[in-house]
Amino acid sequence: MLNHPTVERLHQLRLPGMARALASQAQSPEIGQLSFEERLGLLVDCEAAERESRQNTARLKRAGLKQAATPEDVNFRHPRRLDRALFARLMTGRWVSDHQNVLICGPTGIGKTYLACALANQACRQGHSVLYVRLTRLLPALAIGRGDGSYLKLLAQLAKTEVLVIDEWALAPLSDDSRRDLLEIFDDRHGTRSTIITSQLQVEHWHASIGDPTLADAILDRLVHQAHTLDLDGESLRKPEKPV
Ligand SMILES: Nc1ncnc2c1ncn2[C@@H]1O[C@H](COP(=O)(O)OP(=O)(O)OP(=O)(O)O)[C@@H](O)[C@H]1O
Repeated sequence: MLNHPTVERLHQLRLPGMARALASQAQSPEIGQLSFEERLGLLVDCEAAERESRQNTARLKRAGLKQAATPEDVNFRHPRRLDRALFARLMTGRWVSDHQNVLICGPTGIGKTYLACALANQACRQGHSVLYVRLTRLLPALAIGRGDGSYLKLLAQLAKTEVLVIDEWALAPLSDDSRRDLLEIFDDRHGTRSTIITSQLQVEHWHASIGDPTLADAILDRLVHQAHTLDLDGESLRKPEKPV
């Protein structure tokens, strides 16, 4: 690495991408063929790319995704009725800028969480804030929040998150408080934020699973009308245990 005063100065100014690019330019014999503007442009591009990558890493860490799933690794070979055209459209990120939702339904092990995490990963790359939660953990956290004073803070955190992933929807019956919490969450998000939901139940059964018809109407009205649905079916992707 070149020990040049300018390289050190760039590090002091917290411009490590430019510092690294300058050091590498200094070792490249062909660099003299480029104009000053071209060389400066390369340094700035390198700094911008490094910052973007650091910010993406931080966004991914804050998102707390359950699986390190990437769009590139999504399995299209396994027969599970995955709508490839819809998935490709979702990858553009338009659904996030249009504040729409994605509902992923299908039997256990079909890859719902993986697909949700791959979409969330893509949203992080596109610069959006993301948070992954399991409904079975979120609802108790809100119930505790009522007692310890963190309820409104938690609701505010959910409301400001651009893409909220709610895994394991409709896995257990809901209490009346939980139904009201869900209405709060979706009322905050409706028309301004996007949500990804995964569930073993198909969307047509969600109304009954919520329990209270009036609250179910209100919750689903805010959730399903602006939504893309990936309805999966097939064998589990979990590998069967080998007999010993
Ligand atoms: N594209 C993929 N590439 C590699 N592994 C995958 C892929 N999709 C799913 N898997 C793996 O298959 C298993 C089941 O996937 P996942 O947990 O996403 O299913 P699920 O439908 O959410 O299941 P459940 O309803 O039981 O939570 C996991 O171990 C996951 O890592």
